[in-house]
Amino acid sequence: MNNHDAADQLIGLASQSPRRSALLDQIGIAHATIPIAVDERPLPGERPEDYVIRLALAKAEAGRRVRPTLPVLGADTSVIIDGRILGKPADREDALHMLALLSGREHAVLTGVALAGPASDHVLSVSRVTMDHIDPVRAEAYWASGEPVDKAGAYAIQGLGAVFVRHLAGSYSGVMGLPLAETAELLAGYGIRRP
Ligand SMILES: Cc1cn([C@H]2C[C@H](O)[C@@H](COP(=O)(O)OP(=O)(O)OP(=O)(O)O)O2)c(=O)[nH]c1=O
Repeated sequence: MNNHDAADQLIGLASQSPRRSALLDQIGIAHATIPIAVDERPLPGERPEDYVIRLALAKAEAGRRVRPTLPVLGADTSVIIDGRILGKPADREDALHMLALLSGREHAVLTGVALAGPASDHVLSVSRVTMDHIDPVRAEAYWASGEPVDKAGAYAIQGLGAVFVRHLAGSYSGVMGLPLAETAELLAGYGIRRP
């Protein structure tokens, strides 16, 4: 496969998440965002690592159908605790319940990343985050900030939610939605290198 300078090879990013686009910008990958929507319900008994990869592939392939000439990236981030998959909260109640579950404990954040092109490939990033105790009054105030609404597990490590994070082992960018070392590796496999 030829090597391309990332600056002159455009890729598609099948995502509505402004964070994923900003993270790709951070490593100098020129991209066109492709808004797609996929069914994010887990299959019965589906393992979390299979779930995030399946969704990442579904997003990348949906994007590739819209822009068939571009290699297209898709990703999915989920918070895992007690074997349960926490996606974005459905409402306030759900968010408060998620924050109570995460309070004072360690959880995993899984991000699957997929690249759909003439051939498809994928990677998995696994991080461990330990949260401080989050009392219900703080959780309520955090919900009122508006930040939890579109974040897996109802918090954002890159935002106000950082005050709850005592320890991270893994990929900060992965917790934010796009693990950059793994994504760069995936793109390099496709001949797209930067820097
Ligand atoms: C845990 C955590 C998640 N998140 C975000 C990353 C993802 O955008 C979101 C999880 O939802 P996803 O379904 O992975 O992504 P999305 O719906 O935002 O975007 P799209 O499917 O269109 O690509 O949670 C943070 O921004 N910070 C965090 O600390």
